[in-house]
Amino acid sequence: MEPLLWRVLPLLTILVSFIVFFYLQDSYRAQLFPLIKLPGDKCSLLPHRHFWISSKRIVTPKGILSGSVEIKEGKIVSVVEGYSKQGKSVQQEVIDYGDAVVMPGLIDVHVHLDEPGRTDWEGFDTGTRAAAAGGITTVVDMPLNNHPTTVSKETLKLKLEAAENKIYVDVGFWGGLVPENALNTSILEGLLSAGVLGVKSFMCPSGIDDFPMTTIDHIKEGLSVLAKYRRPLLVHSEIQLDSENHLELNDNVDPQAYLTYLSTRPPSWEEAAIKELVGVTKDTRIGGPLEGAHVHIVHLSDSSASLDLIKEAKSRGDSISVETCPHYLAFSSEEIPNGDTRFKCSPPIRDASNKEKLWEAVLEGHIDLLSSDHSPTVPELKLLEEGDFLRAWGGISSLQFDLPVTWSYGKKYGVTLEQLSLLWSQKPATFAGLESKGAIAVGNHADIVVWQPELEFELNDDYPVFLKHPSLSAYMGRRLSGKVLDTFVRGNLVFKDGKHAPAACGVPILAK
Ligand SMILES: NC(=O)NC(NC(N)=O)C(=O)[O-]
Ligand SMILES: [Zn+2]
Ligand SMILES: [Zn+2]
Repeated sequence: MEPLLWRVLPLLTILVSFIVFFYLQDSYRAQLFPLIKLPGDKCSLLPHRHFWISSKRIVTPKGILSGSVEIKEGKIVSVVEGYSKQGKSVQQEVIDYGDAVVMPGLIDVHVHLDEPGRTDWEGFDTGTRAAAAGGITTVVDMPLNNHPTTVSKETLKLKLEAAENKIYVDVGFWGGLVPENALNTSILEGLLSAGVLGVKSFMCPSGIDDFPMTTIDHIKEGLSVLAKYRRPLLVHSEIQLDSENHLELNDNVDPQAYLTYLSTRPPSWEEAAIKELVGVTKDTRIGGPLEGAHVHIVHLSDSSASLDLIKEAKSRGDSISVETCPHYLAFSSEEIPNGDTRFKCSPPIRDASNKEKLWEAVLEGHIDLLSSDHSPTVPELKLLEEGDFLRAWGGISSLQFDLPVTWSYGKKYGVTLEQLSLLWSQKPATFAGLESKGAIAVGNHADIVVWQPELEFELNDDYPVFLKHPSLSAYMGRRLSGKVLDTFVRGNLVFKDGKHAPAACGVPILAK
């Protein structure tokens, strides 16, 4: 009897410890066996792969509910109504956020990350850290101002190589439509086959030498290729009307006055471009020769005639959509200080009544989605000292503040949490073809922002801003409400209380 027991005992011990090991949940395992590295350890500030988050305000496509979201291996596996009903067994980790809002992470489809080639302007590392800190879980990168621009499969490859191990959130890529690839469909097809989510073009000079503008004829060529791939064309919709661009040549104007710059880019430029575009989008209707193609107007500023043209085209059944940006909703030309070139962008920020109408259009659903158009440069090119609006680089620096800005300025117009989530997550996901993103729903990626809408903060020098050049942002010095607490990307806690996860585990998103 005794010899047999001695032989079986070691085996039994091993068996029992295996059972105990696998029975215990991740959290306990991590605590009990700190030397065992869980996969993806450094990607997350949490050791768990299976956990619950609960809150009294979870924004879902079915409304705001009080309950819990179960996350397993990066995905949302259940959404349970009834606060504190989560976590069937005690071993499961539950993060209780109380009345902080749990919302789908923001998807910012218009971001200039500028890498490779202009990492002194922004970059994958700084840009995506700023995104994570702002509750933005996916960004779609613009094909300029990186150098070279993303206009072929070869230049997309350079983007992908540059992004490796540097992205803290998921990143998709827009390609560029330029005369060269519009007139040579094999280059354009190569770029689309390599995985860009769609392409972007300018109807006026872009300010970047290797990103020349396209005419409406180039755009038509491009759309016939895009129709096959069912991917969108994004257009910077301004056409330079020379007759109205006389001010720049006039010596008597004051280049430090914002109104000088404003009058060089009137709403008629936007209207002229959109008029040409809606002349083409009629063919995108079902049964039309360009069925499958889609035109998206980026950064709309003019809320009058230009918006009316888009509304008409939509009501005819054209495949067209439009975005606007936080700066057009937060600021108005009247309040831009003399020489403060942080506010320079194109199309320009217009007057207060334009802003009011833009908010109206956002809340009535005529504007499909919001994006930052985060487009920084180096402080020297912003000419902050000289304050010359005509010569300064145009572009707003804002990525990290998407959520608090639109919430802070939108509250007085009555914007709701559900509307924010539609405009910043659900609609952008559909637009960019991101199937498993954009909503807190079973099966989706666990891309989540946790934030406190009532919490106010001041964007002062002590505030942790992760943009490469915080001083370029026109939001610095403002008091905002809506503080981002935690950000999850595919279940990884990538940002918490001002701190990022040690490793950059964002994933490049390529269209198939
Ligand atoms: N080259 C740019 O980044 N341009 C950007 N500049 C702005 N918006 O002022 C843009 O999106 O047009
Ligand atoms: Zn643009
Ligand atoms: Zn842009």
